[in-house]
Amino acid sequence: MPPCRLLSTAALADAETIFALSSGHGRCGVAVVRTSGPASATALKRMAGLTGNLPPPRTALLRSITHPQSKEVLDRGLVLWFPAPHSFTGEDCVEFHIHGGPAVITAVLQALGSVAGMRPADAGEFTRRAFQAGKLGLTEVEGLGDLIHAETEAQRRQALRQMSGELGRLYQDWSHRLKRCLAHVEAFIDFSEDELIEDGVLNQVDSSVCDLQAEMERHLKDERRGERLRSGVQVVIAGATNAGKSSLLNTLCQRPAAIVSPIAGTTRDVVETALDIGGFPILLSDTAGLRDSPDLVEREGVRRARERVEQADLTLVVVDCAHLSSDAQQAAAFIRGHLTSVLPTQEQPETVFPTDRFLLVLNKSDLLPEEQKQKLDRELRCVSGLPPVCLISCHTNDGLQDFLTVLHSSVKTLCGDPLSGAPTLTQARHRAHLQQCFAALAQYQRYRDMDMALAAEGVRLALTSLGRITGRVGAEEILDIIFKDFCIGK
Ligand SMILES: Nc1nc2c(ncn2[C@@H]2O[C@H](COP(=O)(O)OP(=O)(O)OP(=O)(O)O)[C@@H](O)[C@H]2O)c(=O)[nH]1
Ligand SMILES: [K+]
Ligand SMILES: [Mg+2]
Repeated sequence: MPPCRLLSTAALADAETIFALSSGHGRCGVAVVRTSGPASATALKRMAGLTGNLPPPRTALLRSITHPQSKEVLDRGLVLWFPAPHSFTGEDCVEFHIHGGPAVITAVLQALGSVAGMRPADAGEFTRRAFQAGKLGLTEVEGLGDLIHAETEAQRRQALRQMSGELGRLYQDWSHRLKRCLAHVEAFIDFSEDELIEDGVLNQVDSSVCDLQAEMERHLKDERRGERLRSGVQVVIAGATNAGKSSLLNTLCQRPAAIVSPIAGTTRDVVETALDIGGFPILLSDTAGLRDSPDLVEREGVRRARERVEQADLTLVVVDCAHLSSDAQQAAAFIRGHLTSVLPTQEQPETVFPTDRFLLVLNKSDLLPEEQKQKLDRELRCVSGLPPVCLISCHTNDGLQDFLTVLHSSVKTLCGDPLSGAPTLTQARHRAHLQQCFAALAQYQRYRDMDMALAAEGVRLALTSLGRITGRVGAEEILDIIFKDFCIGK
């Protein structure tokens, strides 16, 4: 299938020239205003007072920047010239690096608007032009968007990897292999009756399809690691009332986000806060203490708490350790009872406890005598079938560092290492198209011995689904949604 999105060079030359502030809004030292399109050269010459040749490409030049009509000097700054096709958008581009005050920025933008053929850019329009010129694939565009929005180290690494095209190349490779399969299947349909085609051709297609399916299955079975890293790991704090759940949330986010009080049933609404745990993004939620209550409002709080636990990637079960027996076996039995009360209702108590999705936080260790604390810590670690156990005190911060280390390692496992191994799926959109692709390959296998035309259609569908991920095939709405996520000037 031809890359239908690529505009011809002629179409690009007719395009309007766009301009926008590309750096952040608000007062700053330097602001960057960017243009893209055929009128860029005129704007540069007239506003930077260049009468002869254009400056050498990609070289900063210090100039007075003037209004093209009134000739008033607006600022003094750097100008850079990026002639087509060696620019971000593939078109002629200019950058003005000016002082970041709002009045300077407004004056330069107004001056650009007075140049014939120039208009303000829409959100994401620079990136869209780069995509249409074939400079970036859709997965790279999404990587760029994620990079701009990345809040933690690990998110930045994953986005950079996707932007540099690794995920796109993986899908391109699959696409090439599918195209070859389709060519063989079509040749078989057209020529097999004339016996012009060698026997083994369909067997080759069979084995290619099997290989592809296996690779896609592995790629899909990533436990949503990439998507989780992109959007944040859902971590929920749950447990009985007064265990110190809200105290734990406040300790972790280092501000009094949730109300703490000695009254059982203080928290009702879910209190959320975003945190960066060693480079990984988490969304931490404090919930109502789990107990039966006649109070209507508290009951709703408990229902919401259980709902959150069901949706959580990781649950921190908080237990007040003053309630634990000094006998490790009895303490373990008490904790098990607690864990089952937190577990989502549909999971049976007899089933093996999913320890990888839970961490046990024994809070208020300051209330235990040192000796008893150490004994409990030592002995509980030896009890099998419990999630990782951390003894902490939200009052003295005792054990907090160790707990953070355990939390970090759990979150890291949930997100995977963004730099090692095969590139991961980062968006539900990719997953949906890949699942369609996978199902279409099954159609090939189903009809392969019955109806070659239907089998070929399966391969064709698989190719289309892959093309939707990379943007080679696509509905305009998908593109609109993706580019709207960008701000103006990107
Ligand atoms: N001694 C001691 N008291 C603590 C500790 N952490 C919390 N508390 C106290 O325990 C009480 C309950 O704390 P909260 O954080 O409100 O407990 P919670 O689990 O959120 O309670 P609910 O929202 O009512 O379910 C408060 O009086 C806290 O000051 C701790 O580490 N040591
Ligand atoms: K409380
Ligand atoms: Mg609370």
